Order: sequence, then C-alpha cells, then structure tokens
Amino acid sequence: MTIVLLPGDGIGPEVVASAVEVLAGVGEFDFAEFPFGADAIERCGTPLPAEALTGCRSAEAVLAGAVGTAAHTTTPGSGLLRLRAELGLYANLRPVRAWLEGLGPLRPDVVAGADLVIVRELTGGLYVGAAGRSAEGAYDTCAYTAGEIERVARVAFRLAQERRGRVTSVDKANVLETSRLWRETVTGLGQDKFPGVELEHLLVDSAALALVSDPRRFDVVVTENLFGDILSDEAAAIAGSLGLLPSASLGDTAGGLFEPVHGSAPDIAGLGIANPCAAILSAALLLRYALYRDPEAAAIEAAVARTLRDGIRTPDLGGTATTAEVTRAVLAGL
Ligand SMILES: NC(=O)C1=CN([C@@H]2O[C@H](COP(=O)(O)OP(=O)(O)OC[C@H]3O[C@@H](n4cnc5c(N)ncnc54)[C@H](O)[C@@H]3O)[C@@H](O)[C@H]2O)C=CC1
Ligand SMILES: CC(C)CC(=O)C(=O)O
Ligand SMILES: [Mg+2]
Repeated sequence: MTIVLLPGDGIGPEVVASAVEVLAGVGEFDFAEFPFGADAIERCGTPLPAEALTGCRSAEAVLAGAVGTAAHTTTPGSGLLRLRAELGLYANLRPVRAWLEGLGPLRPDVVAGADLVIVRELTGGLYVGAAGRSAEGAYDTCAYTAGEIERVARVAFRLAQERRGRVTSVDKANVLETSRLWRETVTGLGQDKFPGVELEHLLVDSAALALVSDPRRFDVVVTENLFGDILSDEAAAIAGSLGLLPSASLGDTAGGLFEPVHGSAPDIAGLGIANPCAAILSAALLLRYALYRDPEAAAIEAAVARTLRDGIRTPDLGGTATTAEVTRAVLAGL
C-alpha cells in the first residue's frame, strides 16, 4: 500500500513530515517521495517530473504539501494544476469546521457549531482556459461543459445525502454565461436525481458575506474552480486559521490527492512554527476517501480536536507551540 509524498516547497515539507508521523501512528504504510514544485524545478527542471507523475498514477493515494517560492511563482502552480488534470481529480472537498470556540477572528456566537464542506470544481474554468497576452493586454478564458458541471454537482448532492441534506450552489449567474449553465445544470440534476436534497443558489458576492456572517446556514457548498479557491481561503476564518483546512481531490477512479488548502507560506518557512493540522487532517481524509479506513481517520480528527482544546496551538492560532510540539500532541492523543 504505497502513499506518494509530494512535500513541495516552503512549509510543505515541514507539514508533510508531521502528517507522515501521524499516519505511522495509526498503521503501516509504504511511502515513496518525489520532488514537486519549485524544488523539482531546481532539481529536475520541471515542476512535475515524469517519475513523480508515474508514481502518483500507480499509488494508492498522494499526499502533497504546497508549492511556490519567491523565485518561482507561477510555474510550480502549473505543476499542481497539471497533476490534478492528469489524475482526473475534478472534485475538491474542503471541509470547514469551527473546531473550538474563540479560535478565529469571527464572533464565537456567529461561528459556534459551523460545519460545512466546500466542493470546488478543480479541473475546469478560468484556471485552465485559454490564456495569453495580446498587444493591448492579457486574457484568461472561463469555459465549462454541462458534463463537467454535472459530475461535480453529483459529488456535492451525494455528500449532502450523507450529511444534513442541503446543497448551496454558488455562481455569478446574473453576469456570467458559464454561471447560467452552472445554475441550469445543477437545478436539473437536483430535480431529476436528488429530489430529497434541498438546493439553494447564491451569487458568489452574497455567498462571500454569508460565509462569515452566517456560516451555520451552509451544509455542502458547490462551486466552480476560481470561486471555490477564494471562498475556501475565506472560510478559514470560520475554523480559525488556514492551518486548519485540509482537502481531498477526487475523481472517478480510486485514490486521490490530499493536500492542505494553504500554500507554501514563505513568510514562516523554516521557522518550525507552521501549523501542521491542515496536513494532518488531509492525511485523515486520505485514510477515509482513498483507503476506506474511517476509524483511523476519525481518531486523527479527534486527536487534533483534543490538541486544540488542550491549548497546544501554533502562533497562527495565538499559541506558542511549534510544529513538532503540535505533532507530538496529536500523536499522544491518538
Ligand atoms: N496548493 C498549493 O500548493 C498552493 C500554493 N500557493 C503558493 O504559496 C505561495 C504563498 O502564497 P500565499 O498567498 O502567501 O498563501 P499561503 O497560504 O501560503 O499563506 C497565506 C498566509 O497564511 C499563513 N499560513 C498558511 N499556512 C499556514 C500554516 N500551515 N500555519 C501557519 N500559517 C499559515 C502564511 O504564513 C501567510 O501569512 C505562493 O507561491 C502561492 O502560489 C498558494 C496556495 C495554494
Ligand atoms: C495553484 C493554485 C490554484 C493553488 C491554490 O490556491 C489552491 O488550489 O487552493
Ligand atoms: Mg487556494
């Protein structure tokens, strides 16, 4: 059972090392590590070397850190986008929970009990459309097929059936043609196949406000690539820090890519203070969605919750603990 590790850049290797320690605390796994991102550009001349891609294809699952450095800004990200596309990972699940009262910048009475999942479309839209420069300026193109919308919406409806039965579809249908197709397609799928799931539509600007003013109204949020990227960073305010947000990128075949929502955080890289919880919780999602080991996943989540409750927190959460201390506390709590 091989898990491929793509530690990447900045705090990526620091938090992936923590996640590996925690995985080793719940079972026996084989790990195979490959360079990725700016690290791979330095060592192999490309952000996603062929051996790394081949390794990911044959692995049970992939655990990644983050990519990007000051010297290499856009190219490392292109390796990540390519990896997601090559593996056909079109649904990016980003669970967000208010783990503990008073952790983040939002009023406790607003966020207490919030528990939602953003399902972000991951292989279409503006990030992958035709882009370039013209004599006068630059352009990026947003395009979606009905099939691309339907398959990610199906993931969201199914997830809602297992949760509280409510999907919020987020778009900008008052302006964008792709959003009008998005809304029609999600509505049609809901009526035809998921009549028992409550469906609401929100425009993305209004959704951005509701996320931080009334997060408890959300159960499953489904949205396109760009909106999901932005809204999920915003949703970190509900949890308390970007360092608490994991993700699972899934497609139609077994396995998947599991990575924190955050980036390589160059401002704190090498200081030993990165919050490892997003990576550790991503490892829990890997156990749940790729290896079907839900008890171990739940044990890790409970150990993270206990660590937060015990006040063992990194500086992003107002604490003084190091990455290593948080990791040790999670391991001890298993
Ligand atoms: N999935 C990926 O590989 C991603 C890569 N990036 C790349 O990361 C680089 C930095 O981008 P930023 O916009 O600064 O986003 P970022 O997510 O790396 O950092 C934003 C802020 O959150 C803090 N932060 C992030 N993760 C943290 C953690 N685990 N513990 C404590 N604090 C944490 C950082 O210190 C920083 O102040 C860029 O090169 C960007 O392209 C950005 C987002 C995702
Ligand atoms: C390369 C970017 C799209 C990475 C990012 O910000 C993300 O996936 O959240
Ligand atoms: Mg992002």
